[in-house]
Parts: sequence; C-alpha cells; structure tokens
Amino acid sequence: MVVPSPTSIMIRTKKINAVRIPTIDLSMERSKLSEFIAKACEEYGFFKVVNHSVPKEVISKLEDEGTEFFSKTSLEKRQASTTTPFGYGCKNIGPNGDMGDLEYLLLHTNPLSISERSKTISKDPIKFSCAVNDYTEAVKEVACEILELAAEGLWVPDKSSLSKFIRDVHSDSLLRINHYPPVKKGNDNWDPCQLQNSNKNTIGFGEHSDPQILTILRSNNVGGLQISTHHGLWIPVPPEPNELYVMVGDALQVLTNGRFVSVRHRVLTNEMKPRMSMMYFAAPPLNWWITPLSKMVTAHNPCLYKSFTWAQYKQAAYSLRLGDSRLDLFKVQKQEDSHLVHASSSP
Ligand SMILES: C=C1C[C@]23C[C@@]1(O)CC[C@H]2[C@@]12CCC[C@@](C)(C(=O)O1)[C@H]2[C@@H]3C(=O)O
Ligand SMILES: O=C(O)CCC(=O)C(=O)O
Ligand SMILES: [Fe+2]
Repeated sequence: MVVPSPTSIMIRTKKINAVRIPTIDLSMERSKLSEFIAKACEEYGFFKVVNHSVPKEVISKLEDEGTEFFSKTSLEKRQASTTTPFGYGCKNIGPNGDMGDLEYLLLHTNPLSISERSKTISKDPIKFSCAVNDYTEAVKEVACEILELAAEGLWVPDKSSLSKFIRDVHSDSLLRINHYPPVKKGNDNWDPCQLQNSNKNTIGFGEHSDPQILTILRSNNVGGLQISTHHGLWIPVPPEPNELYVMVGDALQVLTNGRFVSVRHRVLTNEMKPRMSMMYFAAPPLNWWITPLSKMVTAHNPCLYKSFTWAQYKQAAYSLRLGDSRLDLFKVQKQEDSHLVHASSSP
C-alpha cells in the first residue's frame, strides 16, 4: 500500500485551499454577469449564486415538507415508492446496483404527476404539491435566467437558445430531495489512501455528473458535497442555506460543444448531523434533439458530439452505472482515431 507522504498531503491541501468556487451575484451589471457565468461554466462547471429570486418562504416550505416526510417510519415512507425511478428510495441509486448512504424522494416536475404522487407522500397532499410546485417554478426561473446569461456570455445571437430547452411545458425536469442521516464511523476504517477522499466519512452519493442541462442545488446547513476540478482534486463545497449552487450537466456540455464542462461531484456523509438537499434537474422534453449550437461549431472547434434526443441520452444514462462517463458514447470519433481503427483492421 502506498501511503501519501506528509509533504504531498501538504501540497494537496494548499492546492485545495487555493481553489475559490466562483460566486455569481445576480444583482450585478448584465454584461459582466454573462461573462462571469460563461467563465465559471468553462472552468468549473459549478458556481454559487447569490441575490437570487427564490423567496426564503418558498425554500423553507419545501424544506419543512422534506423534514416531515423523512421523519416518518420506513414503512410509511415506502408507500411512496410505487413506480421506479420515482417516489421514495433508500440507499439504492438508479437501476444498476449503485448504493449510497441516503434516502430520497425523486419527483417529475409536471404538476399533474406531482399532484398524483403527493397522495402517497403526505397526509396533506395539496400542501405538499403546492410546496413542490412553488419551489420548482421559482428555481426554473433562476435556471432560465442563468442559461440566458450564459448564451449572452458565449455571444450566441439568440439569447433563448439554451433556456428554451427547459422552459417548454413538456420539459422532463426532475426534483430530488435527498436526506443523508448522520453515519458514525470508527477510526479503524481510516484508510490513508483515501485521505483525499472520505477519511472517516462514508459515501452518501457516489461520484458522477448530472445528465441534464443544469442542476440547481440548495442544501441545509450541513456540508458534504464535493466537486472535482479539471485536475482531479476534490474541493469541499461549504453549505449555504440561503444561496443556490449551479451545476453544468452533460447536455449543456454537448449544446456548447464541450466549451462548458459538466461537473463531477459526490457527497460524503456527516458523523453528527443530517444533510438535506433539494436538487432541481432542468431537462428538455423527451423528444427534443440535443446537438451542439451552430455558433459553437467552427473550423477550429469541429463538432465533438453526435446528435441525440433527450430520451436516447436518458436511456443511455439509465443503462450505465452512476459514475460512468456516458458522454463518451456520443463522441464523434476523431479523424486520426478512425484512421487508426482502419489501419489496425486491414489485413
Ligand atoms: C445510477 C443512476 C442513477 C441516475 C440514473 C443512473 O443510471 C445514472 C445517472 C443518475 C442520475 C444522476 C442525476 C439525477 C438522476 C435522477 C438522473 O437523471 O441521472 C440520477 C438517476 C437516478 O437517481 O435515478
Ligand atoms: O445531495 C447533494 O448535495 C448532491 C446530490 C446529487 O448529486 C444528486 O442528487 O444528483
Ligand atoms: Fe448529482
């Protein structure tokens, strides 16, 4: 076993401390704002948003509903797990054996589906569905505003060319409320190889990127989320209950022809306190085509991805494991690679 030396640990810690997660202040002047958003999406695929328009009461109403639901008995909670992948889930993430130390409620944001599902979730389904609808409507506005600013930052002539994907009434956007109960772990589990990893913590939600266009995250005051930089360093994200975090998803990476990068992230559990996060995954309608915006494809930046519908991408995501790089399936083969394939397959 290779044990990292104290010097290498110190260097890594210095590097981690040097990373500043970008903060976007939505009250800033528009041209600067669009430039900063585009830069953050390129460099990290992740940023914090302050001065957003989601009212505090809208956030706290949904948080209260989440707290009430997760405090039920497991028998009661399981009433809400009728159709996969939606409803209540515990430890199982997706259909391919991925596990995490969490429980969650996964909902489609279509109001009809929310109203049906609420009956299995809450004794006051109208109150529950109002809390969900109000929250998803408010964060959707923030997501659209960010995508419009991002399009401006990329100098794309039509500023709605990204936001239209998630504004459509048939959008396939989802909401997940994650609850990570505290997990006590003894020091005997300490693994020096995992110093960059969990130390004493367990994996609440394993490493992955989100397949959608944009994710808007809000958590309570308990940390655990980490993002990976382009250099593979894991950076802890401080919890900010009054702010939102934004993550670039795989579909936005494709729409921008690789200029924006989907962020890999994971959650480690806390030993003492429960973390609760509310994730809004903004996605297009199932039958919409995802293909790099024409402005993003030039002679210098040839098209990197094949076109696919959102339904095809989802199907690929659900056929793979959580941490798999599903975008690889949709990459255009580079000219040199295809020559190599031909050369090696000729007799
Ligand atoms: C293991 C999986 C869970 C997931 C579907 C997948 O097969 C791979 C992607 C996962 C993810 C990550 C972001 C949110 C989510 C709802 C999604 O669309 O893709 C989850 C899926 C899930 O939890 O069902
Ligand atoms: O709970 C969190 O903070 C992140 C969870 C996550 O990455 C997800 O639900 O896709
Ligand atoms: Fe995620």
